[in-house]
Amino acid sequence: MESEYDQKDIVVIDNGTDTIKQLSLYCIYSQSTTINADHTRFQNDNDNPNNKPQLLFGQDLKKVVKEKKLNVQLSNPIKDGKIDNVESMKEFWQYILEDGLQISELQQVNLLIIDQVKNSKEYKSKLAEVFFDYLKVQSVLFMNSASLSLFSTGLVSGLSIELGHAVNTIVPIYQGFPIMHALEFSHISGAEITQCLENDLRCYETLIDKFSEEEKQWIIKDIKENMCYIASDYEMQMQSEDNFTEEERSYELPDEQVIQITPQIRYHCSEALFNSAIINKNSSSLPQMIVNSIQRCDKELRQELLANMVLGGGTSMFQGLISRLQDDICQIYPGGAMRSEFNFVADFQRKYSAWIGGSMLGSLKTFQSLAINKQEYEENPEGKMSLIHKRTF
Ligand SMILES: Nc1ncnc2c1ncn2[C@@H]1O[C@H](COP(=O)(O)OP(=O)(O)OP(=O)(O)O)[C@@H](O)[C@H]1O
Repeated sequence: MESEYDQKDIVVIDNGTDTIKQLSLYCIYSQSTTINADHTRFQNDNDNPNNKPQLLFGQDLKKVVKEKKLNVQLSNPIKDGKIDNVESMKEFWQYILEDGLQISELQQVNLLIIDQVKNSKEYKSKLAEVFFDYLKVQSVLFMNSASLSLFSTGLVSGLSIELGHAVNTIVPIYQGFPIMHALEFSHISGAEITQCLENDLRCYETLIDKFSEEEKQWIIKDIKENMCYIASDYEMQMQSEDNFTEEERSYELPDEQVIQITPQIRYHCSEALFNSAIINKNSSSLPQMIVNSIQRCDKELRQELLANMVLGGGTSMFQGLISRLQDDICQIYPGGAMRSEFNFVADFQRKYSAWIGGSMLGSLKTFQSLAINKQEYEENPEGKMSLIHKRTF
């Protein structure tokens, strides 16, 4: 039984707001790829007799955008980590499996779907319908991203701190299971930081605005990801002289014009994680959310959580994040806390932590016992919802 299962295709898909990560573990051609979620567009083709919108993804979409030959309209089916347009998403998954991963027999596919910890069972059962009834895959396992992020580092208990594009999620995990009453959640994440940087770069608008909206967004994200840091002392560093070298402070635009990234630009946008007033929002700071989450757990568990705080997601890649979190948590932790009591686990591949954890789980025999297979899903039409309730993690 176990060896038979090893022959089949297991595909791990992490549906992120910014990036969709997909990995085929046992396909003949083993592949892993990421696709920008916002690269999903409807095409109104005048040569199409019915003028029926057609969906384009990935390379096909890039080609159309590059050639600028068609009337294309941006559509992102994932909002705030949740699919809100199942119709376009189901064709997207089909594209991922058939075109991206080159799988011809979808009936052979076993899916591991990485999901936000707070998405409802009703939502998951809507997705299950698409996987079983439309794509007709063999089995599906829904697994929450927080537990998988932790699992990617070899831990099953600890505090999962996932900082993504649209959402930040902080949740304690005990023996693989999220402690839901201690969940902390915020939308001050990668997208808000990019937006803030875009405003900060207004001083260069004549140089940047000549690019298309697509290129502009790429440039701003590139500056954010490569030149913006988290300040250790924000007030002081915002006032400080620019001690960066000419090379460190210069950013070359695609047309070879150069703009200067001053300390005021470099440190400002990422400070939103620590002070939401920077972007005119009213939300708890990231260190406060971490402390709140730990404090909502049993006293006996708190020490273990503090010693195993696992960072994951793209926004956790900011330079300076860990030492700033350590400083701020020391200051606000009730009753005081020593820096040595905290330990952050920050793998260099943490941008893909949930996806890596999913791939690890998919490689284990355990996957088979946890996944819902098509036969049991179809056996009892009345009990589909309760099956999903029992078997999502
Ligand atoms: N080196 C970096 N420094 C700062 N931010 C980064 C870095 N690399 C990626 N990011 C940001 O991380 C975000 C994408 O992260 P991730 O892929 O974890 O999000 P997602 O899974 O698509 O979204 P979500 O989990 O919110 O639905 C983007 O905003 C991206 O700009």
